[in-house]
Parts: sequence; structure tokens; C-alpha cells
Amino acid sequence: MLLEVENISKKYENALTPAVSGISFTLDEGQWLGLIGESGCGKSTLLRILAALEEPDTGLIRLNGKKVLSPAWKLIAGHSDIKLVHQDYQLMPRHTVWENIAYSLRAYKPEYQRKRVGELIERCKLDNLSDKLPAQLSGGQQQRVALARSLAEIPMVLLLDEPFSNLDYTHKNAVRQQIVEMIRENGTTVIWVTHDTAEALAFPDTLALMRDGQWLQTGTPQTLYHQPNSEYAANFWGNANIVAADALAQIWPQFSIFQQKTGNVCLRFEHLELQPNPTANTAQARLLQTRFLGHYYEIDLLLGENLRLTAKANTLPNNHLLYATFHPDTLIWL
Ligand SMILES: Nc1ncnc2c1ncn2[C@@H]1O[C@H](COP(=O)(O)OP(=O)(O)OP(=O)(O)O)[C@@H](O)[C@H]1O
Repeated sequence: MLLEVENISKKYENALTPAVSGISFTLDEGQWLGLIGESGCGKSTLLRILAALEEPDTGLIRLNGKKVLSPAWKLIAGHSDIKLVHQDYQLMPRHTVWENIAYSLRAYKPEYQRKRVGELIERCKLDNLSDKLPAQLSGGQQQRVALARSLAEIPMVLLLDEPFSNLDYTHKNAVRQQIVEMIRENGTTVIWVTHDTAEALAFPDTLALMRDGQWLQTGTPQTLYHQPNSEYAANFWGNANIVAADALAQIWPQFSIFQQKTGNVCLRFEHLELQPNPTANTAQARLLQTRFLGHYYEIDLLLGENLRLTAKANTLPNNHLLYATFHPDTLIWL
């Protein structure tokens, strides 16, 4: 086990509730953990504590079996094998992009520095900017420089706090792919805070959904999406019709599952299928609204008197009257 985290809690002075409460987990070498949750749920506080930059009220962190000393025990806060990539870029204002990146490598021979900085500049798409000062760069460009600088020497544990949040769509995809490959090649252990649900589902091996300082659910991205442990967790990923099973039973009386189970269910948009003609398990649905989302449409429907559901469709339906169905196995019982 590379990283062992036990019962981390932290309440800021004058705060009514803890920012982080009773967090414990372990990570193996090379394992990636994604941290996701709404704003203010404690993600950055937890990362700062893990980086030994913030003092926790309780808890213990071990790296390779050795205790990580918290700031109170050190002259200079932090740990040489755990690196936090901040949301604020902390670039040196009077130094060029090249110099900012090379600074992290000052302990190495000049020819290695040149090779490594060149590689980082290329991977982070900074080719035309290496002579510029930070003030001459946009926010997204500064973020790419900060990333390149943090990754000049890849640490044992890398903590990423929304590392791609300021990049435009084109750069985000290209730079993220390059950086993910670079970190994976290195076998580094990563904890990655993101607001982007698609990013959270795509890259980490394990995900933790945080709420009010606690971990609401952990597991693989597939588990969190397909088997959310609460209504909140089901809703978090979007694409969720959350309704009382009784309401579905009235529209689809032919599904026997509703005689066996009651409560609320989540029917994901992609599991509600639409067809132009009725068949055995379909119910009539009236089209209310459509939204074009690039490679699919979201279709809002009215079923019966007042059941509103949303479906995903690859093409825009031709009729206002449609026939909707789903496979009962796709229902998530809450
Ligand atoms: N230095 C601080 N002093 C007092 N309270 C703080 C401090 N830093 C954070 N908080 C509070 O602690 C809680 C958790 O904040 P934190 O920044 O860890 O959340 P977050 O999940 O990272 O949010 P975001 O996604 O917006 O970055 C919030 O209620 C915040 O207001």
C-alpha cells in the first residue's frame, strides 16, 4: 500500500460544520482516485491536508509506511514526494515560460533540463509561448505552464486540483490526453479533484463522491454511475429521471416488477427508448421539448396526465406522439 489515510477531519475556526470529516482510504502505487462533489464539499481542504500543507484536527497519513508530518511538525510545510498542482498558478512573474518550467529542474544537468523542458512544452502545447512572461499569457495558457512545471519532476503522489478547469475545449482534450499518458507512463499515484463529471468517469480507477466533508460513495466510476447509493448520488451524474415507482407502474402496468417493489427509482435518460409505433411494452408519450446536444438529443416527454420524463435519442423524432419503453433491469432502485 503506497498511501494510507486514516480518519482525517478538519473544522476551520468559526465554521459551524467540519470542512472534512472522518475520511479514510488507501491507494496502491499507480492507482488513480478521482474526487468529485459540489462546490464547498471539502475537496481542496482534503488535498491540502494530504499534501501536508494544511493542519488536520485528527488523522494520520502514511506514505510507504512512513508518517507524513503535518505542517505543525515542520519548518517548511509540504512533503517532497507529494506534490499538489494548485488552481492558482503561482508562476514566477519575471521569468519566461521556459524558465518557469526549468526552475523545477534546477538540480539537473543542463542538457537533461533542456530535453525535459522541451518535451513538456510540446506535451502542454506551449510551443510558441516559451519566451513569454506569465502576464502576457491568458488564464488557460498560464494553467498549462503551471501543469508543465508541476510535472517536470513527477512525484510519487500527484494531487491535482482541477488541473484543466481553465482550458478551452480543444486544449483541454489535447493537453489532458498528453498529460494523462505522461503520468500513467510514470506509474505515479494520483488524486484528482474535478468538477467535470465526464472527466471523473473517464480517467480515475476509483471515484469518491463527497458531500458536506464526507465520502458519500466510493467505487469504480461504473459503480457510481450505475449503482448510486442514494437519490443525491443518482442525480449527481445528471441524465436521471427520478420518480416514484408507482408513477411508472401506472403508465407501464404490464411490468411485473412494480408489484414486487416500491419506492423511488432512477431511470437514466439513455435507458428510456423511443419508437414511432406501439409494441407490447410501450406507453404513449407526448413530445414536449427537444434539446440538441451535439451527438444526441434530449427529448422531454409527457406520459399520461402528468409524468414528465426525459429520453436521449440519436435523431430528432418526426412525430409529436411517440411510444416509450425501458427494460425493467435498467431501473435503479433508490
Ligand atoms: N481557509 C479557510 N478558512 C475558513 N473556511 C474555509 C477555508 N478554506 C475553505 N473553507 C471552507 O471549508 C469548506 C470546504 O472548502 P473547500 O475549498 O475544501 O471545498 P471544495 O470542495 O474544494 O470547493 P470548490 O469545489 O469550490 O473548490 C467550505 O465551506 C469553505 O467555505
